[in-house]
Amino acid sequence: MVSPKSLPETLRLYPVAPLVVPRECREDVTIDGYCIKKKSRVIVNAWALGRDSKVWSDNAEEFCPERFSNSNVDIKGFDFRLIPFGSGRRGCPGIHLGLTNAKIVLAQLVHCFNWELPLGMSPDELDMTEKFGLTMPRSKHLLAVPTYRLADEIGKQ
Ligand code: HEM
Repeated sequence: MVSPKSLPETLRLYPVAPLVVPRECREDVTIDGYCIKKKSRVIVNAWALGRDSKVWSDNAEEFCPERFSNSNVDIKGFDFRLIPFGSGRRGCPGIHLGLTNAKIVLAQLVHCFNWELPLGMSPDELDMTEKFGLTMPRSKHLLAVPTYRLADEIGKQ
């Protein structure tokens, strides 16, 4: 079942860019006891933030869209617990185009086709391991079998 909360939950567990663009520190600063020198490069790990059990509780590794019900955490860079589009002046300028595209493509795929996993495989058996890099694709391709469902609808008319 696709719920409106599936999108933030997907981007929490599988941010497209696991590490946001490095930032350079403009002055010496101490944060949480860590001294960061002027000119140091800081890399923020959005993937690790999304799986921190101190933030997301003990079920941080589970896909659970309901965690965003009654929550004001958003994905637009205003809440540092979830930053799949980065944050601040160098945050992603393509956020709205990216989100709109993702929704349109998913909606078309679900609207036009019925989807099944091959050989009676159950969704629990899917290997969701990621491959790390600049972006974070699945390490194994998703194999799913589409059948065109609109043909049935047209036939009924
Ligand atoms: C779901 C889709 C997308 C995701 C998850 C995404 C994610 C990101 C992230 C994490 C950053 C780094 C932000 C930071 O360091 O604070 C970024 C930067 C950027 N993104 Fe996206 N992006 C997406 C779509 C797009 C699209 C559609 C465009 C353009 C049409 C775009 C253009 C850019 C540009 C130009 C930057 C660099 C901004 C800068 O350094 O000032 N992105 N994006």
